[in-house]
Amino acid sequence: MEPAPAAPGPRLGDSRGAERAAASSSLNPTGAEAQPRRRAPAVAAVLPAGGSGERMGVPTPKQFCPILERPLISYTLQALERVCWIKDIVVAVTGENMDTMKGIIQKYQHQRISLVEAGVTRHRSIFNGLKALAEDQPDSNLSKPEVVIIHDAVRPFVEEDVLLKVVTAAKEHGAAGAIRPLVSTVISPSADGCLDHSLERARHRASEMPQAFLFDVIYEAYQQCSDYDLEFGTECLQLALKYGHINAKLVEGSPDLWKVTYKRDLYAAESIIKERISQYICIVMDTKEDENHVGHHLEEILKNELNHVKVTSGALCPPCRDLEQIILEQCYNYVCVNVMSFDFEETRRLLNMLKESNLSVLYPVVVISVYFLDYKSVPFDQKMENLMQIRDYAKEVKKRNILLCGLLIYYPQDEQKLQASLRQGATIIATLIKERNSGLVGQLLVA
Ligand SMILES: Nc1ccn([C@@H]2O[C@H](COP(=O)(O)OP(=O)(O)OP(=O)(O)O)[C@@H](O)[C@H]2O)c(=O)n1
Ligand SMILES: O=P(O)(O)OC[C@@H](O)[C@@H](O)[C@@H](O)CO
Repeated sequence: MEPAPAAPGPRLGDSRGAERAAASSSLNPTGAEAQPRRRAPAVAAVLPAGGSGERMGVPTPKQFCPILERPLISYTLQALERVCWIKDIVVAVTGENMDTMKGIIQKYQHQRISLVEAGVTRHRSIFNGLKALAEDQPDSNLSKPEVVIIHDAVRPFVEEDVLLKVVTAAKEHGAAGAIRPLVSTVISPSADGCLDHSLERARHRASEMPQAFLFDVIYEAYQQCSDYDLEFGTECLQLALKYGHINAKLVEGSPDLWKVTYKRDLYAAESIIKERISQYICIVMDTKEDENHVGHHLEEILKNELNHVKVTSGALCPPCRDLEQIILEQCYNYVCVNVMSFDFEETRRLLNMLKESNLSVLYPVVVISVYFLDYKSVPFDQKMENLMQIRDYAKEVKKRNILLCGLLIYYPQDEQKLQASLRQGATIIATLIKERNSGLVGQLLVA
């Protein structure tokens, strides 16, 4: 199970992380410390985001293509911002996309971001980012870092551990980069379009991102770069080798480091994000104390049906500390349970808590207002009107990226029938959370 949007892991910035990073780079084979502990390096990141995304085949440059109605680049920025020891993040975007980028930074409250003009090639964009860090520019609060991370803006799934690894390795070797096993064999065609030779796949790797460099190493390499390299090159590690005579340290990366290039990559990225934010569900009920509350039965069935998903319960009783804590833990899925009631008040209170928390700024929050009703014996009359208000309220909270819908679950006296409708209800709830389909907003489903 991939981590949900979580708090940062080991840190380079604080004493523990700095010592661990310094120590790990100075460890000798015996694991004993070979050198005195060194201070943590100042680290900045450069994100090339000036491409046009031709291979994506859509008018919008892929770094601005939406995933769950949020631009792809915002996920990458969030991933880097989660790392507290990266002090500056420099993003290279084209002049025509500068306002778009500024709007994204403002809307999603991104921090530590500086923008520079992109170049006509990826290497030139990266070079512009490095220049912004190198030169003391009058209106810039950027300072030259000891180590610089270079990471494509279209690789959103970068975790702190691989960043720590490449930075630690770069501090020791001068350059480092993430690699992955090749999926396909690399072949070399002859001039007449036939196979000339193939490379032994096991002895080769794919160069991915993030990469990290001692700043002076990569900056001097770019300054010496030929126009051909700047125009046609695709590999920063090669520049460090060619111009800095440094053999970068290669670090095995995780499968999720891939670059969003084709449309299928966007679908894959959306599936991964949906899966990650569906890992935590909270059953909200007016009280938790009553063990026989049907909400607890629903909680147990969801736990049994959904592997690796954390299901908890929270009460709306004021002042409600545990629900506030659950929101703070970034739970993006809430099932508000009403028993033999058409009342909408509980759901309304939950929605107000969610709106005040700003939890839905980064990811859509799913709220399912569940009504346990013995609707085969309780006549539907004007009370049904109460439930229909869900449609209007759902339209309102959708503007805050909260996806609200209703679910009637049959609540018979017969225990066996109740278990069957609970299972049906749990299946519908799991699907709503997993799919996060905004087309179902305001609908009232029946289990
Ligand atoms: N002149 C350029 C070209 C690319 N990039 C960035 O470099 C990263 C990786 O490049 P790539 O996947 O090739 O992006 P595009 O060039 O946009 O894609 P395509 O080749 O399909 O047009 C992307 O974040 C892209 O925005 C950049 O900053 N400046
Ligand atoms: O070549 P493209 O511009 O598609 O993407 C750049 C990639 O080549 C690059 O990110 C990795 O291979 C690591 O250098």
